[in-house]
Amino acid sequence: MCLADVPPDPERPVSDSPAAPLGRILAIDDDRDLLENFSFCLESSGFRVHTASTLQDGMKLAASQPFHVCLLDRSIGAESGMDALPRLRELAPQMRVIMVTAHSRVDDAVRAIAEGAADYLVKPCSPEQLRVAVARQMDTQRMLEKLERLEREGPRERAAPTSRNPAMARLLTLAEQVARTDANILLLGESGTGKGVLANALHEWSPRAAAPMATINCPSLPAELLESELFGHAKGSFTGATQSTQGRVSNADGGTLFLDEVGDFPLALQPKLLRFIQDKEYERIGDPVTRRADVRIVSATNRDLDAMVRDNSFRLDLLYRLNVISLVLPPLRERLEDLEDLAMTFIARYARSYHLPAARLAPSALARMRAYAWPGNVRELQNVMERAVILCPGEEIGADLLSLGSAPAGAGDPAAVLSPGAPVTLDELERRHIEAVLANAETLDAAARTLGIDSSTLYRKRKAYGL
Ligand SMILES: Nc1ncnc2c1ncn2[C@@H]1O[C@H](COP(=O)(O)OP(=O)(O)OP(=O)(O)O)[C@@H](O)[C@H]1O
Repeated sequence: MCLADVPPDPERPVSDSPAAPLGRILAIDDDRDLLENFSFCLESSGFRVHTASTLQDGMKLAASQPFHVCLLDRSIGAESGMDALPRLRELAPQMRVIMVTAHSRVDDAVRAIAEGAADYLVKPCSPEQLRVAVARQMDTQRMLEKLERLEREGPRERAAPTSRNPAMARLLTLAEQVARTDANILLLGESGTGKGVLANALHEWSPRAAAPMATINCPSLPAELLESELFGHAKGSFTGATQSTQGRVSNADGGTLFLDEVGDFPLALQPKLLRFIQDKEYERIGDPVTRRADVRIVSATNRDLDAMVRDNSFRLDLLYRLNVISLVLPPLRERLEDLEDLAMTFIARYARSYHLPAARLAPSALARMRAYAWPGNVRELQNVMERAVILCPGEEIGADLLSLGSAPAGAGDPAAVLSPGAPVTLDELERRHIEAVLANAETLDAAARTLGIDSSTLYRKRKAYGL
């Protein structure tokens, strides 16, 4: 049976209904019956299909919404789909175009591929041929997105977190349960407790796992760049905008957007984020076209958002939208049952990456670790283990190799470490100075001002030093 013979189903649910479709498809063809049949066939396989019966409408849709795959008729009325291909590719470079034609001419196929089509489908085609062609492009599309994401974000913790601590284990069970819904989730907890790791796990556990996850570290970007990073910009919309960009919300369509350190999200930009969360609509900078993207928002912060609402630096309506479910990660000192497993994970990881033997932890080292408060939480443990692996001369990591808390070996008085000429590296001096300023400052902004650096630089340095 070919697609033209498939009867449209009057009981079929209206398109646009599934929350997280397998992929978004745009079909452009002047044959309305064929469009109906394409939609029926693909929507019953879990795709969301938008159709256009003129080239102009198709272009408008491609410019305003992200699609994974486009089925483009070779001739649409008097217009040529083939001639429109380069413009369509320019409008939506990430979209994979399958050229559909009634003529099985090899030279047409060659031209379509040369113009940037990803594949070629000859009408009449069977539902199976259509599904296979679309599924193949979806696979390629996902793989490219994944590669791009890995390149952009670098390596990150991928294993799902587990815990021997009853409170943390309960939290992970709850997280797995809410991951299956589309509710926005706010992760709270001290710095380094694993909010980023849990955000990744929430995405992986969700029905959106096949789609991308995009991460924005809110304080790492100046306010002006944050808007462009989130929503994209048009070419020429500001100095230096030599290319148009589609922004992370579009990259994450169908998936998850992780707003890390959301407490640092600029107040001036909060209404735009709120509107996007409520209506799923946004505009790129310098481009009036209203676009849509379907993302689930996970955000994280170690700041007291209620206090920020009280002093008017965070919007209450935005907090309500982000905080449909909140999960509070306990500090490491309250889940010491996990200390040994985490330490062994890090030892194995760094032994692998430095090509060193994976040493055991001496009982004395473990006892010392259990007696320590871990103010930097899992991140601090990770840094301590990395150093211990590098310095370990034998098969066992002793307590002497643990650089816990204050001064490095040989330097007793913290003030001495900070004084010019002390026998420490510049990095160590900087780390300790930032640590001391942070301990005395009321806010991160105040600390940044004291240090004479901007908050995004302070954010990067805190991450790098595990503070
Ligand atoms: N369960 C875990 N297993 C392995 N590594 C972990 C785990 N939890 C946290 N880590 C590691 O600890 C470090 C800190 O974790 P993460 O960045 O997720 O914390 P965070 O709470 O988001 O910190 P911040 O608030 O500073 O952004 C990361 O390098 C992460 O890989």
